[in-house]
Amino acid sequence: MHKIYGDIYEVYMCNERCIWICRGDLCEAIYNSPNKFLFRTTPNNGLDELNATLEGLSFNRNWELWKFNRKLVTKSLTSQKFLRDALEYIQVVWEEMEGYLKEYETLEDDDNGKILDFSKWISTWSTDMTLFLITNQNAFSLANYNSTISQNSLLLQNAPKSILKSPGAFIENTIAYLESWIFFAFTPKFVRMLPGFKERVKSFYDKGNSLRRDIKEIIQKRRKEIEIMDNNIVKEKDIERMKNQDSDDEYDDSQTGFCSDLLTTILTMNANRSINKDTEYNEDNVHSKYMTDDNITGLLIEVVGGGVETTPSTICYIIYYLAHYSSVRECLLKELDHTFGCNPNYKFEMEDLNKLKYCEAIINEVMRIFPTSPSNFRMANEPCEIGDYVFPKNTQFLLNYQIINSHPAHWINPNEFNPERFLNSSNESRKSNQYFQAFGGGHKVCPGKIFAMLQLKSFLVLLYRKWEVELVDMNAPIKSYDITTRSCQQLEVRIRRRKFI
Ligand code: HEM
Repeated sequence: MHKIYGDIYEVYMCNERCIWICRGDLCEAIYNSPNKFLFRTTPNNGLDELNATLEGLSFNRNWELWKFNRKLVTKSLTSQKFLRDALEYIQVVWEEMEGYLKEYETLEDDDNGKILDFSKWISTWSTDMTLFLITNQNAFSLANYNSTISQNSLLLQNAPKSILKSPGAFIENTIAYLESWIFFAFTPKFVRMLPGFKERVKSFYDKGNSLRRDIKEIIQKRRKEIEIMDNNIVKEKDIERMKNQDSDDEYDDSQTGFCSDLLTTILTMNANRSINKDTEYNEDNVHSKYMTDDNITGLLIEVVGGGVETTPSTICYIIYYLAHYSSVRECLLKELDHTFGCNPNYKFEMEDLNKLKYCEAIINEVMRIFPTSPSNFRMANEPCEIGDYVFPKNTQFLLNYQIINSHPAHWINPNEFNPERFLNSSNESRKSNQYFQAFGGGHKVCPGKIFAMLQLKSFLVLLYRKWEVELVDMNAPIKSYDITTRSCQQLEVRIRRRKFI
């Protein structure tokens, strides 16, 4: 359509006029006027039915609540403490994953070795890490996944006890929940009641409810843990006071063992504690009360969804491109060997990752040419001017990242896979990087962007410095499915240790 109609045109989506934007500068016009584009979509009864317009971030239409949730999530996911903890925990969970991979190294499906669906491994790795970092609870989805595919039945019996009833179902339900947004938003109510659609609606409801139950249990368990810690602190405090009857010193509870994950922050917010001393959550004029469990659930589903769905799919796409571009893979290995020397078990820090410019360029180039989030929505809550056109209030816009990221106005040889274009701004294969769209922009830009880049870079280091990954079918296209994001369905690989080790 872009070839026929140009950079801006209208499409009727379920009887609603939607303006498709296919050039970066037109997109920027939207990002740069946040007050005119507060929300993602026009009022929508499908999203209302899912409760998505009353909670969380993506489709929340309660502006004050959105601002409050957004501040919480952004501060939590971008704090130095969170990112440092994340870097450490990413490596801990990788060690567990590597332990399992070593078992498969010696097994064979055919003459060439064991075939693994890597998309499943990466999802479970990312789920364990994200859930722990955001809620301080263990999902053990990696261990559970390994026990289900392993031929060792003892593993299944002895799989560690997860906070989730079924970690596999949790991942499936999260992806279904994200998919339900688009289904409900664009399938009119009367169609949703027709045979064939009715069953799909029921399945979305069942999966969504199961996901909510899981998240609520996580919240309740963490609440109990905090209460127990609280009681212990009160006791310790009393003992301390009795010891220092004459002392006027304030009791400092910053050393109490509370974690600074998002869930703990929410549960202890507005309480008389100092665990969030370095943040500003406690004082908030709009919300002087605790958040309800339902509100916390809605918010956590979205944040956990980012870790369960988008990052793992992006890793799969990177692996796919690296398998097809051996010269790019060689350059990556050179950079890794140069940075980490010959110690493949070196525990890396943030400063090490910052040195990996080529690795970062590969990630950006894959997200440019095959974006995990191929499009995005915005609604004008005021009349606005985009390009040469004036649009009335309540116009729906679709920002087409897939086209923008390959637009000849922004990129030279846009269809060529070439990470070098991200290495320096004078490189002639890139005219301008300012229109590169991977994480959105403006006031709704992805709050998990820094965390996601940390995960992506770390994963590439952990995998490629020690392992060779080979696609089972080099001729097969990427198996993906566009829901709210572009979800990887399967990535069959063989994996073995790099030869020099
Ligand atoms: C490669 C990985 C990721 C990609 C490509 C990605 C992409 C995006 C995009 C395009 C948006 C829409 C931004 C806009 O409207 O301008 C978004 C929103 C969001 N992302 Fe991400 N994301 C990723 C990882 C994550 C992670 C790891 C988290 C959380 C741990 C996360 C949490 C969110 C949330 C909560 C929103 C909604 C923000 C709002 O509406 O205010 N994302 N993401």
